[in-house]
Amino acid sequence: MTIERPAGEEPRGTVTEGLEIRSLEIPDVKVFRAPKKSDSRGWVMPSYSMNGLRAAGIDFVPLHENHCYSPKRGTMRGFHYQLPPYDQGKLIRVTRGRMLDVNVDLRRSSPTFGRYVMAELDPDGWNQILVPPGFAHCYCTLTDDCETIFKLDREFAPGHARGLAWNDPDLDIPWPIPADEVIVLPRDLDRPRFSTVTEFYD
Ligand SMILES: Cc1cn([C@H]2C[C@H](O)[C@@H](COP(=O)(O)OP(=O)(O)O[C@H]3O[C@H](C)C(=O)[C@H](O)[C@H]3O)O2)c(=O)[nH]c1=O
Repeated sequence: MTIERPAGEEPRGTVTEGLEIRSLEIPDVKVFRAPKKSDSRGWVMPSYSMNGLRAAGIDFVPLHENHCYSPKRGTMRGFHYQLPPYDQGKLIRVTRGRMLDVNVDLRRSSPTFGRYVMAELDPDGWNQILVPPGFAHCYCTLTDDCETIFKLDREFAPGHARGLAWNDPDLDIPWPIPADEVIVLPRDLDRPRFSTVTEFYD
């Protein structure tokens, strides 16, 4: 969906000018692409605007941001989620390399409880994925030298952090990297399967 606004209705350069928003199969998860404002020197991309997203009906106000670097293709980070009151909405984009981002719906009341959505993020597409609280998040890098930027609307709370097995056979996520080539911390190798998880949302 592109929001067209008459000239002058908004301050120049807000992210809603030319913002493209697409809902994934789980509609609460959005992928959007902010426009690049090009000129002879290069371009500027208004990558985040609270009011710009609000104008598009999305209320996401980050409290902090992480910049993550993974030197090797096949680096698996997740699945991770935080329990309330530190359940996090996440706005994720890639500034170098490419990765596959997967989110599993852990909201008991959701019609898509237990289902997942995937999106490939890379700088060429300049797409971002916006995941509301209630999901377990994981991504796998598809290239060497992958850098991701996460905006989060709740603080990091290790005591409330939980995990889910990235290779859960019931989820059967089609990761494009062979399991024996995946680079993953031992901590993320011992995560519970979805069928044995007891701590969900709502
Ligand atoms: C997330 C986070 C981490 N850290 C520190 C804690 C550790 O010393 C180090 C690595 O943390 P962690 O192992 O949690 O990072 P990942 O395995 O990449 O997990 C992260 O990426 C997956 C895909 C997620 O969805 C979470 O956002 C996040 O857990 O950074 C902080 O200081 N602040 C933070 O907000």
